[in-house]
Amino acid sequence: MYLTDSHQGRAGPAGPGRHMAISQRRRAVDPLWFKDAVIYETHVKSFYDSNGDGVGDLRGLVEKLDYLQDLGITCLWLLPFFPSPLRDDGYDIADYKGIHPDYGTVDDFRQLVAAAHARGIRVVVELVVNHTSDQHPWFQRARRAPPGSPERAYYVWSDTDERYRDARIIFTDTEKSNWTWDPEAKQYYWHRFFSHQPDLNFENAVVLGEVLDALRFWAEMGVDGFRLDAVPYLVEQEGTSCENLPGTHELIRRIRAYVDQHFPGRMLLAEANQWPADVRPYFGEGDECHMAFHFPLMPRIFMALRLEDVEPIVEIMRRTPAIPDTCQWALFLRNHDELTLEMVTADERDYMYLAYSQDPRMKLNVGIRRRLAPLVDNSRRRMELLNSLLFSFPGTPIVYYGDELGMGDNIYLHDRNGVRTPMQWSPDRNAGFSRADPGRLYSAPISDAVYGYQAVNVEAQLRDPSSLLHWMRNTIALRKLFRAFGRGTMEFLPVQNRKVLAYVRRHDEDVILCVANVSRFAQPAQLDLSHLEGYVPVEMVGYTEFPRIGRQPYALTLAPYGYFWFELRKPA
Ligand SMILES: OC[C@H]1O[C@H](O[C@H]2O[C@H](CO)[C@@H](O)[C@H](O)[C@H]2O)[C@H](O)[C@@H](O)[C@@H]1O
Ligand SMILES: [Ca+2]
Repeated sequence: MYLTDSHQGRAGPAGPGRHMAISQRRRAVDPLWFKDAVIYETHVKSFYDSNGDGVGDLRGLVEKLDYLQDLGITCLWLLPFFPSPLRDDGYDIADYKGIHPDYGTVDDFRQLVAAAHARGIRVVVELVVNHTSDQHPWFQRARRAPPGSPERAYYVWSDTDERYRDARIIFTDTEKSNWTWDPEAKQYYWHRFFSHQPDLNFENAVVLGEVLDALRFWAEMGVDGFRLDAVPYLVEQEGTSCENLPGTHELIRRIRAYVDQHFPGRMLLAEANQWPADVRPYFGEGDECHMAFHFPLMPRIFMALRLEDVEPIVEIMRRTPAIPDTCQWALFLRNHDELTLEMVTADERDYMYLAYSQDPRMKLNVGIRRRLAPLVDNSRRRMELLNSLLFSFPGTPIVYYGDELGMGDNIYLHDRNGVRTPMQWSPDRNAGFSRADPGRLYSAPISDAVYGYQAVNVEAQLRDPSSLLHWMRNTIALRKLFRAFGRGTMEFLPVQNRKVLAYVRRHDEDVILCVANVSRFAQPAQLDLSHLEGYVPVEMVGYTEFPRIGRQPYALTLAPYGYFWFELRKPA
């Protein structure tokens, strides 16, 4: 698929150059930039190794920014790159204001931000403040300080492990309790994740001050946004689940007020793995987070695909409350964690395990640790279909690195490492990721017969005009031509055939009709489009005019796993 002159025409008389000038101007002034963004998630260590030590680094990322610009993404979300013992891949932070030496220096980071901005790419980083590493000097100080002292009060301590018993355990495969005994402190400390990740104590106002200080450090360096990791768990209260508490929302409002006052235009993204009704408060009245992940939608997309029934998708979208105009959902198919099944019912979870984790090694905690391509049996049509939903549903799409190529995973690696292997750049040694001796790599690249780097890599896909990479590039370009995708309303159309999903996206004058077939067989659909009578659907990929919409049901035939995006051209 190539964008035609007609597509370029949408960018205005001067073509794409003018479009870029407009988007760069918007970057400077539009505080809602995140609504039109296409986000790319990657780990610094996994992307490109510039100095041949086997670990990806910031300079390597700078070298590969042209690739990302060419892909069309407009925002980079980086997993934690701070000093850390790396027992949770960097989500165990030992210093909030530094760079892990394996990845480079603060100066390298500054250069990355500048180089990304020069290409119209924004940078979002992690704010992991529910917990620190137990190696953080704050914790080392706290465990030695006497109970009741200011140093001790950075964390949550108890003489018993009986408190907050209604809080669930999140890392069920590793942890038996949210309390761990510290022989040095002679008390238990509270942790919602691994026992080496003690939770910070937000009852202590000094802790919020430290968080704002860290935020300021990175914001002053020019970062455009922060992903608030594990945000529902900031505050504890006896007799509750210790999730989504009013005190947590109060803290987020204070963080937001600080951002609005000192760094307007920077974005806060809530990682709240919760039901839609419980995520809604994270937007507040437009005074908490700008964005929040839509966790429950993601497993339902996979469920609908396997059931060949769109109902799970429609049902969760109906249960999704409206959000303030200044806010936005963050949508994803896969990320660096397991495909979490926390936000499905027990029956749905059983079904998902049955459908998507034939090998018990694929399960982790409450989820399935697999990448997109293997989840859909490497089916190109299914990958395109799921991405078409990702790019056309209301929200901002996030692409997980390597999924634009259909990279595979390695279920024999520990924890979630199987979905965090090196980016596959070429069929050369180490997948073109690093010049190090293979044994020195932080992780071996995928090298199996189907997904191995010899077959799946950037170089090969750039040379092949029908590759998934080219398809992704064109689909991203298409999405960026229509603001309705990022900003529009969504209306589901009733379709008798439950294998077909039809919805209309509208924004100002833009009206888009999307139709998708989640079945492996061709499907007919009769759409009641009478309220759009007179419009002419123009299929976006080929810019092909379809018959004008009349009063009669509009008949379409969809190929197996096929989808259409139509621009509805106004009646003359
Ligand atoms: O910092 C601890 C973890 O925080 C995030 O975790 C989330 O991931 C879990 C699944 O791995 C999920 O079940 C939970 O609801 C989330 O908060 C982060 O994305 C993890 O990588 C990290 O280990
Ligand atoms: Ca390196």
